[in-house]
Amino acid sequence: MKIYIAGHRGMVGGAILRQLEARRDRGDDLTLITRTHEALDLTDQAAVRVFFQTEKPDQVVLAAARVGGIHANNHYPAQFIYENLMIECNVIHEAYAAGVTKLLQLGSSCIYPRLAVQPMREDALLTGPLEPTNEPYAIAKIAGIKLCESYNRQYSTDYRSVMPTNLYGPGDNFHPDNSHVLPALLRRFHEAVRNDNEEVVIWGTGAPMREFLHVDDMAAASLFVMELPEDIYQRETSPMLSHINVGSGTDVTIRELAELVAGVVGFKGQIAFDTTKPDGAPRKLMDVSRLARLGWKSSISLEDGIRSTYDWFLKQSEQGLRAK
Ligand SMILES: NC(=O)C1=CN([C@@H]2O[C@H](COP(=O)(O)OP(=O)(O)OC[C@H]3O[C@@H](n4cnc5c(N)ncnc54)[C@H](OP(=O)(O)O)[C@@H]3O)[C@@H](O)[C@H]2O)C=CC1
Ligand SMILES: C[C@H]1O[C@H](OP(=O)(O)OP(=O)(O)OC[C@H]2O[C@@H](n3cnc4c(=O)[nH]c(N)nc43)[C@H](O)[C@@H]2O)[C@@H](O)[C@@H](O)C1=O
Repeated sequence: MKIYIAGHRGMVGGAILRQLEARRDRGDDLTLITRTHEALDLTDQAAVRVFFQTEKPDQVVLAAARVGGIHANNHYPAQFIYENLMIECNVIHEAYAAGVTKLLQLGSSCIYPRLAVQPMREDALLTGPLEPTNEPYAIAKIAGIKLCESYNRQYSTDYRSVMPTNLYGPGDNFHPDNSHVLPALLRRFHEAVRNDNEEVVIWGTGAPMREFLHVDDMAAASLFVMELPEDIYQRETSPMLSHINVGSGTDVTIRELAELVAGVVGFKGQIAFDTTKPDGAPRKLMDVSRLARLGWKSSISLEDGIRSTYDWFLKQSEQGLRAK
């Protein structure tokens, strides 16, 4: 079985690759294909066509995307919508043209309306206005779901979509401005302790709620969904509502998250809130009962996950491999 993992150097792609390599090393008949962004720009249709016609993988995991937190989404909307649409169109179409039988693509919890009933069920999709801070990215992700569904309907492909909640873990992006909240706070509290600062400023009011899932859980859920027999997958989905939410099923306020991260890092100072920064969606807890009925639940708790991610971050810093 030849599997192409697009985005293998990213946080999720890396976790999926590690789990597939472990299976291969245990004797599974797996050939794993990867390409760096530099070697294959997935927004380049001609290059993607040549790649698929040459490699002809059996299956594809699409974990490559332009990804970022609320600040990045709010400041680079053209790149978020253009690059993600192009990546999805090129990979999904060229996979079909090369005869790829099965594909799994990763969407996002931000596809749901800003004020969707919580927890958000898969059928809340397209029932209301999106969160403005990430609407371009959300539109691209919704298009990804509809691309898979349309190719399945017209060409009888088996292309599946999972919708991750906010993810974190080794390989995350820790950029001070463009990262997501959890890695951003890990880095900020770490630097505050190292510099003996007495205050750490958090963006927004601290009132929004977020659900978090460790990337190793996400990778396991991705492979679980990908390997479901088609009749089982179709039992819980329908041709035009085919995506599956993936989350931990619990959420915390940003203030509670900050207090949790401060505790793990050992920060004893004050936490302040910069309300000139956007809060984004007030809450986006996903209903994960569809995936639970199929037989998968998360296993890494938020506190354990933050601790292990911080350990990884410290090792990277000690080796001078500043986490990106
Ligand atoms: N992180 C999160 O909280 C969440 C992530 N997701 C989704 O999960 C998936 C993976 O996200 P995550 O691992 O966090 O993101 P990362 O940014 O860590 O990884 C994305 C990968 O895609 C690659 N990439 C980006 N653009 C291109 C391109 N044009 N051509 C080739 N490769 C490209 C990047 O390479 P390089 O860095 O070299 O440019 C990187 O390796 C994405 O679809 C994302 O939307 C969904 C919900 C939450
Ligand atoms: C996964 C999801 O991620 C994005 O949505 P988001 O969850 O709103 O993104 P976020 O993690 O950046 O913020 C979560 C909350 O946290 C607050 N917050 C506090 N202090 C920091 C801070 O220092 N950095 C960041 N980034 N946020 C902070 C921030 O103000 C907000 O209230 C989508 O763009 C899209 O990419 C997507 O799909």
